[in-house]
Amino acid sequence: MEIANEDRARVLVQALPYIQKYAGKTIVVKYGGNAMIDEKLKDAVMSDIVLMQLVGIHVVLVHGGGPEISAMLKKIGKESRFVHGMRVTDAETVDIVQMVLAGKVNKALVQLLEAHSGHAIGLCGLDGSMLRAEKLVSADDLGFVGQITEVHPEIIQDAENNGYVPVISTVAGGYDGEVYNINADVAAARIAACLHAEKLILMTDVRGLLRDKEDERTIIPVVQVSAVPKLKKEGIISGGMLPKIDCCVEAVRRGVKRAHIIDGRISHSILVELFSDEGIGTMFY
Ligand SMILES: Nc1ncnc2c1ncn2[C@@H]1O[C@H](COP(=O)(O)OP(=O)(O)O)[C@@H](O)[C@H]1O
Ligand SMILES: CC(=O)N[C@@H](CCC(=O)OP(=O)(O)O)C(=O)O
Repeated sequence: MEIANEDRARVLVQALPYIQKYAGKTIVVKYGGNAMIDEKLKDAVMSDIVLMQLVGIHVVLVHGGGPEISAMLKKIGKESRFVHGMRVTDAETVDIVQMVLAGKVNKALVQLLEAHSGHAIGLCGLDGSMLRAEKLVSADDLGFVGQITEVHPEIIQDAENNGYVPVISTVAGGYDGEVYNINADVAAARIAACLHAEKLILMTDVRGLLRDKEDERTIIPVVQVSAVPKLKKEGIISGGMLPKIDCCVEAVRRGVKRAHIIDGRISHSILVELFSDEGIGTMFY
């Protein structure tokens, strides 16, 4: 399809006030879901991140990798089990989690960002003691699943001050010398709060928060965090969406200006959210 010159110009003109608004601000992106598996979508996300960096945004990329961990566990004959969206993590599993997230997925993302002419550095929660955790206590014993107790952002800021996009995988160090597995949405929310981020963007595989989860047309575009308990009571938020919403609420309550759940299946969804009047997905304030 041929794009008229005036349409090209309109998109750029529309982006200008947003570029001015976000330059110098911190935006934390949690990258996961389909956007991490599909090669075309992956390329689109990487170029979005590079563009954000180029226009002066302090972008921090926190990544997931649940499907890759499950695939590796399957290779060694281990089935994955989740309780309320958290992987039950025994000693062997936490080794695999660290290998897959901090070794394979993290380095592949850094390589891709560099290939897109960005500057990226791979970090995990152990580097510079960025994430400290203790065992998450819950009704079911989840093993080495951690609850973040401290975030030390200095290593993230050092990376940024030296011109690198920090790419972060979510394993954390315990006070007992163990490594803990942290859900990536949860870690992204805590990192965003600690950095006083302008925005937290969680990418997922649905359009956003839906009034009817079977019907993508029923998207709720804006949610005030104080309205979330009512939405939960009404049963509108359930399943995998529950921890995601809790992360958005926690981030906003801890001072992040806006949290967004956006559709990672849509190419360049980050750019549409940031730089257009339309926005995309569900915004929490
Ligand atoms: N109100 C809702 N709106 C959207 N999705 C919902 C809602 N309630 C439950 N869900 C479920 O939450 C899922 C998203 O969570 P999850 O699969 O854990 O995401 P991710 O793998 O990206 O972390 C959706 O696929 C959907 O099945
Ligand atoms: C405790 C816990 O469940 N940790 C996650 C960490 C990775 C993650 O969160 O990846 P996604 O964002 O792709 O789901 C896991 O082991 O799968």
